[in-house]
Amino acid sequence: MANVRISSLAKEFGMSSKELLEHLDRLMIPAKSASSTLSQQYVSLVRKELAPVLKAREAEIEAQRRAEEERAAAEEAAEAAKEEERRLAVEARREEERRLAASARAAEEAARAAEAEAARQERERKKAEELEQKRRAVPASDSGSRFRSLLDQIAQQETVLEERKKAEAANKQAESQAPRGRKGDRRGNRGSEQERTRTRHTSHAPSIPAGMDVPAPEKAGKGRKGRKGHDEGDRYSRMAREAEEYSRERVLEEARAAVEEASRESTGRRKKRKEKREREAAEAAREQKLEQAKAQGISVEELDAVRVSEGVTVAELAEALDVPANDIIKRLFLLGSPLTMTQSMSNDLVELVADDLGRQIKIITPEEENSFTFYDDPEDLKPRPPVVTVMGHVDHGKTSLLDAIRHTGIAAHEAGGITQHIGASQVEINGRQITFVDTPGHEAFTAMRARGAKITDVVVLVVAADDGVMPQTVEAINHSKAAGVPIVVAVNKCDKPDANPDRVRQELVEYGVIPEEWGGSNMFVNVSAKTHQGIDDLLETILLQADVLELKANPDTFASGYIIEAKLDRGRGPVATVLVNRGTLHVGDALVAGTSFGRVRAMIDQHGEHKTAAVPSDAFEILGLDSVPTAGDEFRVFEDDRDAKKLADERALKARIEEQNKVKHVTLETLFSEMNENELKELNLVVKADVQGSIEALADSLAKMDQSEVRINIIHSAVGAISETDVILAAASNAIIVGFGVRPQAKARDLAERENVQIKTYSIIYKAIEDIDAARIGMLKPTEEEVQTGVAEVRELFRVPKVGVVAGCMVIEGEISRDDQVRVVRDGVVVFDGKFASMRRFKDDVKSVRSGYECGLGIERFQDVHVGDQLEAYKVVEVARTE
Ligand SMILES: Nc1nc2c(ncn2[C@@H]2O[C@H](COP(=O)(O)OP(=O)(O)OP(=O)(O)O)[C@@H](O)[C@H]2O)c(=O)[nH]1
Repeated sequence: MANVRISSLAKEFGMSSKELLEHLDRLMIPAKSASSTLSQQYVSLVRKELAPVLKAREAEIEAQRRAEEERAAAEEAAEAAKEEERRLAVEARREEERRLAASARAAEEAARAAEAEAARQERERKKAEELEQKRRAVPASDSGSRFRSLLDQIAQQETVLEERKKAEAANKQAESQAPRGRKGDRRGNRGSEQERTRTRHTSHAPSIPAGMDVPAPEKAGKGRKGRKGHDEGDRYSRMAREAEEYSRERVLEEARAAVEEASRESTGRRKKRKEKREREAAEAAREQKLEQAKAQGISVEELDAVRVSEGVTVAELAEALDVPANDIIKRLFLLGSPLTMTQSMSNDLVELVADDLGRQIKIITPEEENSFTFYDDPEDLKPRPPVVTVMGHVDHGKTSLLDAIRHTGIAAHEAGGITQHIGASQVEINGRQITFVDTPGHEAFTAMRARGAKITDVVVLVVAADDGVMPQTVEAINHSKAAGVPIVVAVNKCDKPDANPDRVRQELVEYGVIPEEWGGSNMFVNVSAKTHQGIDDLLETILLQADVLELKANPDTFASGYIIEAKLDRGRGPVATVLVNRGTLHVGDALVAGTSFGRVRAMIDQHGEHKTAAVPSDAFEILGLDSVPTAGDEFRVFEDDRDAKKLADERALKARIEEQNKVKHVTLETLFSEMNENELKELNLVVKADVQGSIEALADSLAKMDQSEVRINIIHSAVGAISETDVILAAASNAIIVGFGVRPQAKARDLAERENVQIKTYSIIYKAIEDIDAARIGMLKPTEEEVQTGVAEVRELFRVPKVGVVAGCMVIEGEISRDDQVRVVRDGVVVFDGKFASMRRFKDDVKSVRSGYECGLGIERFQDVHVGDQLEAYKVVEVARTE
């Protein structure tokens, strides 16, 4: 049987070649490198010896998976319980509303009936009055008394007619509703003869019941003449009474029938009521879902979708969708991407397969996975102060404005208090609070936003009145608009003689930032951070803007929010500034932020005062975490600290596994082994240079190189700094980025680190060619590597006699040391590479300066420093080859 290569065996075991080599060393099996081979005997021995290790690894992954499942189940159960509680509350509220509405309706009906009764009585009273008047108008003679009696008769007739009309109506109703048999019963034994007689007599008034023997009105007149000795008036009133009684009976009968009918229907009604309740519950659930979806900024369908993590394996997807894994494998095969159970799937493939199965799927990014979703009943929400970020072009006065604002706040708050930098500051104006996120500039804002942190309610856009709209002003506008955050414009430096606030307004209109006074929606305030003119006005405007937003949060729950700054303090351990956006944070609370966990040991505000509780929109420093979280991480308090610890551990484990599983792109150092192991036949390069000539020179030299074993492709080349797009391209095509006289932008560097893309920068073509050639033939000895230690930004220049130019700098990244080498970078292009001549803080020489501190830096044999230049400090260190 053939020998097996170490790298192949390592792959089979799911470990790196290096790890396997270590095991072999332990087992005293001879093997030099990843490309060495082992005989079958050795392979069998290794399999046997490593069996426990492999098993343990499998068990670890299985345990992690189970823990994940348990956690999900527990969360689901808690969520379901909460949902049930909410549903019951909604139902109870609705029931109460219905009850109130019913009693209101009943009261209204009673009022209407009372009104109708009053109107009827009024009508009768008037009629009686009229009659009385007529009676009085007739002279008291014989003929007069005859008239009066006639009038009485007419009145009686009118009453009878009215009663008969009523009876008729009742009769008709009764006939159409009451069962025939009952009609007969009621009439008793009077017999059909009487009925026939009545029918004959009252052909035009059929409703008068039998036994009443009522003639038609005209006949009544004749009858009265014909039947002497009868008191006609009495007869009519008796008839009327009887008619009334009769109609009352009818109504009662109807009511009884209705009750009977109702009791027969009651079972059906109960069923209907149940159905109605179910309908209402479904409706309430839908409403709640809608609210939840709205709160998360997604559609209801997305809320219902099956959720899977990015990079899900075939087996995991099958489980999540509850379909046989074979079904997915088959579909993948048909899609031209055959994968095995344990291989992870790209987002596109996951979506395609889910679509194919007719299922909605939501792929959860790592950021989303680490974020929590909460739902608050609108009734629990209470107003909270606004959280504000200050943005604007460099030097337009962001820092000065924040200082001026802080000064105002302190003056009003506690005179003489010294503010410390905790990443945020709270000021009070007219008894109301505003929280400012201290880190000025859009970088912090966008970095947080990229991590999904939604911390800012209002952006204060600082524009210098003497400078107008500049590139970073536009960027700030675009970022604010993308985040949907309203902009309040602070037109700064209005104290300057050449200040032109109106021009700023006009220029901003072009970018859709239109002053309210011109019919737009943005509030503008003219200020001077120097003289403090307009600062109060600005704060009041921010509060006005906040009022429009109606900012609310639920303070009566466990706290959650975001980390806005974090550092490791030598004396105090990990220190994080948290911004609470929901609930109340207390000293002693157990919380998780990213992969950090801890109990809040102390809470300190910007004045160094210890606090015991932080409510929504408060920003305090907290101590007690076990590690330093990342700015932008979401934090959450847990009722049980074991849950918090468990979640933090799970996240840490997951992060470690992800780190291990990260795709490693080719580097010049690994090129040779990759060529051997993976039959890599091409080396892709992205080339960026300060001048076109460098690119051409490199292309020429590469073309002359022996490419029989490996083809070298320049897949993209351009003049300019190394950008994020270059890194994305390199990551996608497994390329190395080569830069001549140019440096990567900060974001590009971060991305390259995350994506494991190698960036090699050179100042001479010859060195690059040498490296590539050496890598190609496997000779590259990466004994030296550059490590960036820090970056300082030049803010001011001083000319010091005999010393030369000293750059007044702010260290914006890392920590720079006096012994470091330094590169002067202007707009992404390296203009000088050399050493520091001096490093001072105030009047003292110092050995190093950390991020966030100012210093004066001199550069050996270089005087042409400009304001805005970046000084990149670096060390050259020896690095051992990994393969
Ligand atoms: N006359 C005048 N100068 C101001 C005013 N506000 C700021 N400045 C000056 O403008 C310069 C830049 O101010 P900063 O507050 O550092 O500006 P920034 O926007 O924070 O600058 P970066 O942090 O570099 O982006 C400083 O020299 C300030 O003294 C103002 O209202 N009037």
